[in-house]
Amino acid sequence: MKEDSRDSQAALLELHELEMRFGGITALRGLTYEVPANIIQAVIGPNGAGKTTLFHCISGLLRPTSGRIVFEGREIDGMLPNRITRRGISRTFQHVALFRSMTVLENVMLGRHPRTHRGFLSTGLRLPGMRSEERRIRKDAEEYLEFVGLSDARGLPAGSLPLGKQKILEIARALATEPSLVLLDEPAGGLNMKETEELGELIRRIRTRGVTVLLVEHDMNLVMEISDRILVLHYGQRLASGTPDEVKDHPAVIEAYLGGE
Ligand SMILES: Nc1ncnc2c1ncn2[C@@H]1O[C@H](COP(=O)(O)OP(=O)(O)OP(=O)(O)O)[C@@H](O)[C@H]1O
Repeated sequence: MKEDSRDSQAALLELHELEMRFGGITALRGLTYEVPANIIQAVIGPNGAGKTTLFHCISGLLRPTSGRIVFEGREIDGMLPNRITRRGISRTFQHVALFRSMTVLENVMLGRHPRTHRGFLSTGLRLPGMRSEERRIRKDAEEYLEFVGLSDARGLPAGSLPLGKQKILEIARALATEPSLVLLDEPAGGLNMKETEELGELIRRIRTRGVTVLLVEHDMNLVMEISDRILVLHYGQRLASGTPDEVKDHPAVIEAYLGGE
């Protein structure tokens, strides 16, 4: 399989002194970090370390209190989520957020055109040129379903799928926006061992396609197995970072996970 040819060392995402405060709680504390293109970058840390807050800031759901987020050389902090998606960042959520009564295929088609196509799928409204546009979107969506291995379920209501497959569907929908960075928030949560293994394979194939993956995950076996780099957060700060081997033997990480808990 072809490896992407982009310079794997160029920073795709830069966090500069990122700070997020909720009243008296500081969820991110002056976080500075760079994510190179074309890697699987995990973000781990004990509960409340700031991982989801970081994802919310990067995806535009939260405006950081201070600091900067630079993506492909441009500042994106404070941009609305839709604009950030158009710039090339998409995400999944800790708790799946699908249109449960719509089909699997329709959910991915919405990812392809998040703003415009919910209306015409549900009302049947057709404007000139829409039929060929819809055909193109449908074809693209089918390719994404094939990529994630959900083609057989394309006509089923999304809500009828088992949780593991709903999580994969969310990933397909995120990929359908053609991101260069995808944020996966606890994709293995609630999955059994076999589903987790398949998820790991899928995440690797996503990277092979040239999409950088930012992964928040509590399943340490999965994180250690597939990540190129790991950032460890603790109280909103960088505690350690490096390869899985570097991080797992880091005394501060061991202390954070086992010592003070
Ligand atoms: N909307 C909010 N209002 C107030 N405090 C918040 C809010 N969101 C997060 N926090 C606080 O910010 C801190 C970081 O929370 P966050 O959810 O980002 O941690 P996390 O590392 O994702 O935790 P977990 O692993 O449990 O999901 C916590 O102390 C949390 O209580």
